[in-house]
Amino acid sequence: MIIDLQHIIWERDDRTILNDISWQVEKGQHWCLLGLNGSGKTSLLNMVNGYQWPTRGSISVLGHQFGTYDLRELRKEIGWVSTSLQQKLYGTDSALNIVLSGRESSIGIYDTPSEQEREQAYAILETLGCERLADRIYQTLSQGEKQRVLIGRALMNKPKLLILDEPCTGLDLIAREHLLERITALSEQEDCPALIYVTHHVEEILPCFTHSLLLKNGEVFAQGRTEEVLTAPQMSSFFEVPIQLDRENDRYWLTIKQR
Ligand SMILES: Nc1ncnc2c1ncn2[C@@H]1O[C@H](COP(=O)(O)OP(=O)(O)OP(=O)(O)O)[C@@H](O)[C@H]1O
Repeated sequence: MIIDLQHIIWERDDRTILNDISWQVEKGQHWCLLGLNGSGKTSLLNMVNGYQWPTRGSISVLGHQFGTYDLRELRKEIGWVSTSLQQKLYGTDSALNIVLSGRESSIGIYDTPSEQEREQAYAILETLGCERLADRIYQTLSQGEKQRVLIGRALMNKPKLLILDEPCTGLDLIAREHLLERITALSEQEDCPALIYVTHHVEEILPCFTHSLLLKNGEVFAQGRTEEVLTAPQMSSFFEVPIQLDRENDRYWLTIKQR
């Protein structure tokens, strides 16, 4: 089992932010996490990474029960890509060094990487279709290129779980499709980690995302196989507006119906 959350409740300042969340991610599954602003997605992922502790409930990630395992060790097995990371990195590092910094999940690199590590980082950039960026200065890259390099950084540790937190934010249509193509390619690799993909946009839900979780006001609104969760009636009630949901080329497209 990759993630096993049982009846998670998280209370903060007299508010229940997460309410009775049970969620199991099994090996071989890739999940999409959808929810409006403030629905609790980040809070939930903070629980999975052990950055927040639930008020009640139990958490086990990658087979390790929280409370009995060193979370620092666990975090080495989890990759987390979010745009907030971008501000923390040294923008003057090369793309290759940013990927290499994933070895220790550090900001910058503090020792000389071995030739084997450099080759591994380069191979990761190749997988992500950006080997030509290896020597480029990170801050001169486009947003789409930066996101790919950040995914590369997360892959450097060979994580078993990779969280992609709104990776397409700020990308234009073409850059978004390029990134999504790379995520599909990654999902097809034999050693691909379990993917958790956070988004506000159903059109980003690629066929590789076998399962989806809809969070609403800190509660699970629906979860299960993506094709069963993403239906027009369910999405209409989730967003509280009449929704038309189309499926074309194995992707979902959502429009708000005119009343
Ligand atoms: N440390 C905290 N203390 C108090 N309230 C918090 C804390 N962290 C989150 N919250 C509140 O919990 C709710 C859920 O926040 P969270 O960031 O998990 O939502 P989200 O679904 O990730 O939103 P977004 O899509 O905007 O990123 C929000 O109302 C937020 O203000």
